[in-house]
Amino acid sequence: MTATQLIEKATKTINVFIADPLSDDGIFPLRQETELDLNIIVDTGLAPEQLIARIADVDVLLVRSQTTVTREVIEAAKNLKLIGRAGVGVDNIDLNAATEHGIIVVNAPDGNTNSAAEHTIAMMTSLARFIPQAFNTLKNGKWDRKSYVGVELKNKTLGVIGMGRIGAEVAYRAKGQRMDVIAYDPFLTEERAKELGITKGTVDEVCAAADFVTVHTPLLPETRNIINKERFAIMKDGVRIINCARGGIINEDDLYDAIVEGKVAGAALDVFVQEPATDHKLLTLPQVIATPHLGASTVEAQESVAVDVSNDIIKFFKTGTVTNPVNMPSIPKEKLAEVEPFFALAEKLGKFLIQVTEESIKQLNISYAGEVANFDVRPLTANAIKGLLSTNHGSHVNDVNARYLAERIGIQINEHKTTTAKGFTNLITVEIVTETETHTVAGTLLNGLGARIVKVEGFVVDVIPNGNLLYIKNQDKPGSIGRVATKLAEKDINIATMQVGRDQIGGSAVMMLVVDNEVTTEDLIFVAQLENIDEVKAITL
Ligand SMILES: NC(=O)C1=CN([C@@H]2O[C@H](COP(=O)(O)OP(=O)(O)OC[C@H]3O[C@@H](n4cnc5c(N)ncnc54)[C@H](O)[C@@H]3O)[C@@H](O)[C@H]2O)C=CC1
Ligand SMILES: O=C(O)CCC(=O)C(=O)O
Repeated sequence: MTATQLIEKATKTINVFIADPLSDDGIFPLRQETELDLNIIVDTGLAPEQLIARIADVDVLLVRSQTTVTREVIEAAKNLKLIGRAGVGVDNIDLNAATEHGIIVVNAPDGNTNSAAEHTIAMMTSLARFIPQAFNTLKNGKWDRKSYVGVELKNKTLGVIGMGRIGAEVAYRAKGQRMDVIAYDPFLTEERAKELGITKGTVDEVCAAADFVTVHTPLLPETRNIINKERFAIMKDGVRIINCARGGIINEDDLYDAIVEGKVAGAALDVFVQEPATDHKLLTLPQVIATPHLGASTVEAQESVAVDVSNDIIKFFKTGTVTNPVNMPSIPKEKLAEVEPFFALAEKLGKFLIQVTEESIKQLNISYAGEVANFDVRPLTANAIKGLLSTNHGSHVNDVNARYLAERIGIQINEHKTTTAKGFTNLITVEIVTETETHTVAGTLLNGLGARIVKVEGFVVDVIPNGNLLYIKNQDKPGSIGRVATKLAEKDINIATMQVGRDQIGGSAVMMLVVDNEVTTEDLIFVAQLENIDEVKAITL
């Protein structure tokens, strides 16, 4: 986002639409914000078509898990810049559609971890001791002690699929119940497992070893139905299942069958494929206990997640960055600060290159040399792409969708890092490859002097990347420079600075002129017709 775009965002009224019930205390940061002109609209429980009808001038949409933010909603939201999810799972948001439209999605990944872990443990304990069933019987006036003989947790094995924030908290608490824990997570290392005092296994090993299986992954194509009839088959007879993550991670039909067949002793479910799930066949089974997606429903969690997204909304409109992005690289503030000074340079290099070719680009190669190579350069690549796509996409291309848009139009992006910068402290070289051409431009940040273009097509130059440039390829013959200068003077075009470079005496050469006026196509044709001139391009940076 450019400074102008930020100022524009900050000075106009920002419509924040809250579509699901959020903690009042949690959205306090939004209500007390004075620098931004925030117009907070709360309208919950809308049907999809009602939301679509309300969303045209909304800048920020805030949801929990009830509202489904579909592609249709996103496409109707012509002003939408940010979707805030007061919670963890973003499976109710069409992330692809948001990314395509350059809409940033933020969530609140930490705020409800504790509540979800506590709920999981409560569900596991209730399942082991038939607490809901016994309570129901008692409420109905029956003192039944025989039907509800449970099992202890102590010395049982808890199998955890997904050892992220919640999975790890559940494992920690299960250890407190003196359970053994075996877990699978693609990112679980032996060291981390050791640190948590648990065993690391494959999904099958976890399923085979566990007396209780709990899932704590997001709902992704890879995790959908990860617990299915094949996995039930390798579990112990009498295993108990807990799902406080997302409906669909456990195949509901297979779970139903496994309970009816007696393989699974019981299940505790907080989540369902289709919610609300008031009329679900699993709820007809006495071995199933359930809550209506209450994992995060505590005063503390609701306040915490709403505060986190509220703060990210404010941060976004003040600084253009966020703390918890879902659809763009998440880079800590101090890491972002390292590369921020290079943003404009990277964007200008991309902008330069798009103006030297008329062909469609197949490949974008970006090389980072010197100190910059030590940094997280993903935002720089995004800025170079923003520059490259700026002529076609204008302000619609941003950090969120830059890479996506480039890849969608078939541009392959390659990043390369090297510590040697050939005489410069930092050097960013951007190359574009088309069917028949390759063009390169390189730039650096000079200490105290700002950005410079230092190489064009391999020729050494020293140009401030600002304003109107004329990029001329010519043959290194006497009189070429003079003729160009005279021709521009005839057209009343004033030359501010001029740089020349050549590969060898009498060989190929380039001229880079910074001119005070915009250069028209007619002016270009004029210059191109001069003797020994091979190519002329006007570039605006
Ligand atoms: N019931 C409720 O109210 C709540 C439900 N949730 C659900 O719990 C999920 C987990 O939340 P967090 O622990 O905070 O997220 P997290 O992102 O910290 O952890 C998720 C873990 O799942 C792992 N994972 C991803 N693919 C996997 C696979 N194929 N197999 C095994 N592990 C895999 C990841 O590596 C990561 O460690 C959320 O995505 C959300 O859907 C979260 C909060 C409340
Ligand atoms: O209470 C909610 O908003 C649901 C929480 C949840 O499922 C999540 O954070 O992923």
